[in-house]
Amino acid sequence: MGQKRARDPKAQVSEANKRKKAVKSDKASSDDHGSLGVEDLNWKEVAMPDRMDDAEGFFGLEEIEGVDIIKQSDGGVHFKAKSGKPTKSIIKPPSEDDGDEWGGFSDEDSSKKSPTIEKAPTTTQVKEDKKSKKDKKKEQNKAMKESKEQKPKEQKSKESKPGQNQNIKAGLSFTALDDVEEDEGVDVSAWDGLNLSPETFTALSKMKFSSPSAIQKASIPLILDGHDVVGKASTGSGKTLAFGIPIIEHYLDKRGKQEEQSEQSEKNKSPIALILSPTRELAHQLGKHIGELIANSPDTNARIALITGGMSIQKQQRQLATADIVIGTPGRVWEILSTGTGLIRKMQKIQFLVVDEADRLLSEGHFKEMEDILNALDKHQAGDIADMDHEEEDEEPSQRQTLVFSATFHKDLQQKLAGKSRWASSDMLDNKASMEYLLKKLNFREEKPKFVDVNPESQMAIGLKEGIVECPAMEKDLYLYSVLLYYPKNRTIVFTNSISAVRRITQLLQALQLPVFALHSNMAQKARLRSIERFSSPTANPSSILVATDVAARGLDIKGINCVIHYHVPRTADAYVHRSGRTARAGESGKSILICAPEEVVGVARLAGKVHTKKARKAGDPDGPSKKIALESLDIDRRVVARLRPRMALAKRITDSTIAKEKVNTEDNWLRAAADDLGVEYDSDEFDPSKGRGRGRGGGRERRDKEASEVSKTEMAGLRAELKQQLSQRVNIGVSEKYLTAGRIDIDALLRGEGNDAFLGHLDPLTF
Ligand SMILES: Nc1ncnc2c1ncn2[C@@H]1O[C@H](COP(=O)(O)OP(=O)(O)OP(=O)(O)O)[C@@H](O)[C@H]1O
Repeated sequence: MGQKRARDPKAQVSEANKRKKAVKSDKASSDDHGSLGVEDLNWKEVAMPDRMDDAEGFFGLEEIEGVDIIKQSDGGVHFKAKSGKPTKSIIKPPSEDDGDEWGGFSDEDSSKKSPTIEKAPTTTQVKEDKKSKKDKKKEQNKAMKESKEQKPKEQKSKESKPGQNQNIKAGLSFTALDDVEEDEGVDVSAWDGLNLSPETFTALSKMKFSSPSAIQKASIPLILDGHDVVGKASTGSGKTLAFGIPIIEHYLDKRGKQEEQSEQSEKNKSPIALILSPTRELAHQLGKHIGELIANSPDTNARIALITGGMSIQKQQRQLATADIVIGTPGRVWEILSTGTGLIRKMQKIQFLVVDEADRLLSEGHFKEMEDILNALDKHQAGDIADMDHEEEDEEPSQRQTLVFSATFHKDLQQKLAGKSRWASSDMLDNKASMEYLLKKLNFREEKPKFVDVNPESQMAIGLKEGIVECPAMEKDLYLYSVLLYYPKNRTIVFTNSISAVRRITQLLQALQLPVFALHSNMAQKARLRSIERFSSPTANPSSILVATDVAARGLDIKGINCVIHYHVPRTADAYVHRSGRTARAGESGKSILICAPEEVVGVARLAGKVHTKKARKAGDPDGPSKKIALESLDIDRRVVARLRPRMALAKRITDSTIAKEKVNTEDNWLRAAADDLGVEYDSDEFDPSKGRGRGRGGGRERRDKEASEVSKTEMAGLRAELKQQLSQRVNIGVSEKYLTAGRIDIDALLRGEGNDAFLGHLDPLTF
């Protein structure tokens, strides 16, 4: 007969905690006498009786066999194995929270869980284990799908608890259930009806995406149904997952089928998707975003290969060989595909071709590489360099789906993609015809792709406010600095139209002790990524500033950007939309501010008119011509500008001088090297471009550069010291000592660091 004890699940946690100390001392003595404490034993649950009348307060009993009871002098009891040596069926296996939970493991379980006594499995066992795991998973998935389909909505909402994923709770995927409890996922029932897998539900829950965005809701079912899709939705509205989720769904589906047949060897593996992006940063971000979906999706190991310039080609080739999803910029993708290692052949099997930021990829700059890639994807075309010798093999024509996404499409492109305008015959030489030619090359599987436009009314994000600051052309730096000080603790991107402006403004703001990073296409790739990482890190200074060219205008998704400043007026309306779209993402709010000189006003008005055309028409006469909506004019307090002028003058002198010195040094080095090559003596005065010139174009600038470069070290040190001193003080905007003593200033609030701590005195915020 086994020894028995009472078990009360309700009280077990506190009871177990109380017992922990006693058990510890039991354990110490058991070592000495070969006896065991109550907690050391592997108690087994006794089956519940059908009737509980005689249970008298016990919720259940546990028993143990093969032990003798040893009574202690203090009235307590110990146990001892009958056989003398405790067997593993008697000893409780170690558990992670030993003492808090009554395990009740069987012998078999305990042998599996304890690594010390685990037996090496035989080959047959491994195979069987794998098989049963697969079967179990298949059953789980099937059951979950069925349950999802059958479960009525009311029942789901009844069962839901805040902070829990109803779909997952309702289903039978135990892995998913565990994950949700650990990660406190959100309720994702709003995704019902999109026919997603349990894995994706789990991932969405963990990523806390409680409902699909409009573009996701509209596109995902179409893509899952096998259609080509052209998707248009405002910046930051979740386009990445609109195509990312169906790709992962396809991966899961394909993996299921492969498991049923035979394991596909890594070597023969071919990617399911090629995602093309216009910039390296965007490609990396797409990889990160889809990577997060994969990482949060249980048992999903889809591999992503990032194929962008500036990184090792060899590494990328290796990654590509085993990739499920390839994400890259057209230049590097083509460079690798054309290396002749059979990659084109693999790529021809992709199920999805995604053209992200399509209006950019299908226009100037990327034409040649896009053409090469598209040619290569379709069999027996020029560019199929590596696979010419396989041409005789007859393969199925490509069945890939083409997915084209952007926030902006030129009217012409949009109409053509939507199939509303006929494709022109190909005259490939002019730009417009090139675009049409490329569109043909996209080779949609359907005659008319499904066109999804979820924001026909406005291109701008809903939470975006747009303002304009007018200032003299020569004072843009001063006004930029003022706007930045108006919005402390705002993560801001400042866009310029040139690389040299990025360099200069970055140095200028650095001199003014602001936390600033630069981003432009002439930077080494690692430096580019480092700038973005530092700027976007959650631990970064909340006032961080990124000064960038339009290389950062598209797609970059950085959390918490509150403000976008256009230092230069963007060259196109689309650029304005994309730049401004770096803020007010995923339903958040944000500001876009144009700094505009008087001579730029006409261009800005035209730009605003283009961007807001539909809104303007709707607001006024729906059939009439579009009225141009002026952006809200922001009044910067003139006192602020006046007070900041001296420090800006100092910062400018320091910056100009540093840049001029760098330039002179670079030119000097170049000329010295050239002189060496020619075998002539180098005399810097003789080569000085400013000597004997100065009247023609650029002469004035050269003279200024020269003067700036001649600021001595001592002068520079003096300028820096003066600037430092000025920056150490708050900018006083009209507070006199009289006010301070007369109680007009809330000193306590000041000391608490409330309000805008760059200024001393009251500052009306720029409300718009
Ligand atoms: N269903 C969702 N619920 C909440 N947030 C989401 C959802 N889907 C995506 N997001 C988040 O929204 C942000 C913007 O997504 P994404 O980068 O895909 O936008 P986009 O439409 O491609 O923007 P852009 O046009 O600027 O490239 C991301 O941070 C993403 O994590």
